[in-house]
Amino acid sequence: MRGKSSGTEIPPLNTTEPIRRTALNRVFAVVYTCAIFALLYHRVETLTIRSRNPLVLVVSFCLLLSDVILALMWATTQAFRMRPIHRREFPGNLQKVVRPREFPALDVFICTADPYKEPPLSVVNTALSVMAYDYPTEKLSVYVSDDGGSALTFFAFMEAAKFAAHWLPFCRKFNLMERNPRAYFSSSSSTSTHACCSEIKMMYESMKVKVEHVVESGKVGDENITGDREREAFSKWTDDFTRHEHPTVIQVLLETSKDRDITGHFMPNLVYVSREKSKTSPHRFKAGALNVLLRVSAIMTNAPMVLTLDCDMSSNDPQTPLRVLCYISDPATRPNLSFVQFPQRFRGLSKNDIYASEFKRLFLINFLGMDGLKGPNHVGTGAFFCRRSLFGSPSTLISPEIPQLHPNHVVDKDKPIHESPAMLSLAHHVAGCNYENQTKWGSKMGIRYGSLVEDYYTGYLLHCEGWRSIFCNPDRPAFYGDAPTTLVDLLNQHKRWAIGLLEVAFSRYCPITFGIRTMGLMGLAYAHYSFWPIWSIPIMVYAFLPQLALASGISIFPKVCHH
Ligand SMILES: O=c1ccn([C@@H]2O[C@H](COP(=O)(O)OP(=O)(O)O[C@H]3O[C@H](CO)[C@@H](O)[C@H](O)[C@H]3O)[C@@H](O)[C@H]2O)c(=O)[nH]1
Ligand SMILES: [Mn+2]
Repeated sequence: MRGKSSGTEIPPLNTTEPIRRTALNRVFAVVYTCAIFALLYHRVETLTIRSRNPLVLVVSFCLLLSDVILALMWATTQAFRMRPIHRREFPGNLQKVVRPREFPALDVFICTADPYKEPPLSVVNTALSVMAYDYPTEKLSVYVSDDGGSALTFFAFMEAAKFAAHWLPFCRKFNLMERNPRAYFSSSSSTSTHACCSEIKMMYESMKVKVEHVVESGKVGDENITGDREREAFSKWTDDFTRHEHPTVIQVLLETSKDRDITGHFMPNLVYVSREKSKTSPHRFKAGALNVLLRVSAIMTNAPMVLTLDCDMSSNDPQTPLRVLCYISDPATRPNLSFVQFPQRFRGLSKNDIYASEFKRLFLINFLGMDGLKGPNHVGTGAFFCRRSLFGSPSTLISPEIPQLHPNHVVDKDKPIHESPAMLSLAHHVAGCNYENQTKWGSKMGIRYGSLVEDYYTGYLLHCEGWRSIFCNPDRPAFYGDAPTTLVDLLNQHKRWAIGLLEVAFSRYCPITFGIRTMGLMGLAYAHYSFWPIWSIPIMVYAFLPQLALASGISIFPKVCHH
């Protein structure tokens, strides 16, 4: 095949291939630039020379402004067109290069924030889909952050931990591709072959009924609690426990060193975390939640690889971590690698989706272009991070306040979490709402604060620091998520994004100035996003102005006789 292999080893783990016809694109860009200048010249001319009528002046000014914005946005898109590349990875070759024993450990972070907007059963399905990854189980830990601080979500996970003991061996035995139980049972493959399928389906249904019943009734009744351990866990939810004001809750639901599935095989770690909340301290939304998980996981497992997932985004391919290893274990792609980003794909979008919720340009097309520069931006979910990259630039490591949080700190595996009260109490301490005061968390370390789109902002600052990222887009989508389904949800989401992006555009790290100065074309690509909300200006102008101008007899296009 064309393209160069990026490893010295034989066989290759991944290849990179520039997309053809990029040269044509560049020629086109030059021609188009000339056309844009001609248009702007015409607008300025109309504004300064031709008109004395104030109405014409206003119209011409609006058009000039719109065209300048459109020209700016077009110029920024050129960053995506200059060096697009395609990558492929070969997980089949991995075992010839690295032994499974040497695979790095993986911590998965799943964020949820509200049991009514994000049904606990869906969150549980997401968690089960990654717990069933084709990856050495003893190296896998799943951390769930519950910003809703909800006993309902916790109950769902308690049930999920029991169900997992059956589900994981079932996936392994039949080598399922679809390891999200809900997706599996609603697909046709579940109805056919496997004899024990109906048994496991019944277990799933019974878990589903229990969880949904508890969510509907709004509380976990006594009848749902079995045993003292569970009672003790729920005792944290006292009467003055609210989602905005409560102590930290950390519960280790499954532990590799002691829990086994029904076939006697290891289980991955499963840890429920609801960080401390107080009305008087800022909670920083998802960025705050992720930083807490970074610290809690550092104390318990400190895996060098971290996957961040939104609760609605579940795994669709159990081999995904192996694809990531194809980049992380390759000496050619490993240096300065901060994260491997998978595109966001959505389940169940109709072909006629009028809201364009697929975001093809955002998640697929532009990513190819950025991958040829310093790599795709981070989109909050479906990204495998190297933990080290969240602690300072490639050349200067920033040491956290306590040694246990250091990315190189080795956790004592001989001492299981349940036998180590010191470890648990330290984990509670670092999940406290005042823990970050006077530290570098959110400014130089971890996920960065300062924008509502923490994912975009963090990825941007990492690239500025000198890290790079990689776009991985296998044929079988690695993750599937849910897109907003109502217009109100969609508008709210876009409003949030617009505010967050403008926060970056008008910060001192503005991509047009700081970004382009530090990383050239890549800064231009980031500018395209941070200024994305100003598209609304030309769209409004062109939606209304031509009609108004026509109605008042003003001509907005040049007459042929003028030239
Ligand atoms: O205080 C909060 C608020 C949100 N979340 C979680 O953050 C995720 C994303 O929130 P959502 O409301 O679904 O936002 P979207 O706009 O759909 O998400 C996109 O945009 C976000 C902001 O840029 C990114 O964080 C997401 O990864 C990206 O999918 C969800 O899992 C939430 O549970 C929290 O953990 N704590
Ligand atoms: Mn979402």
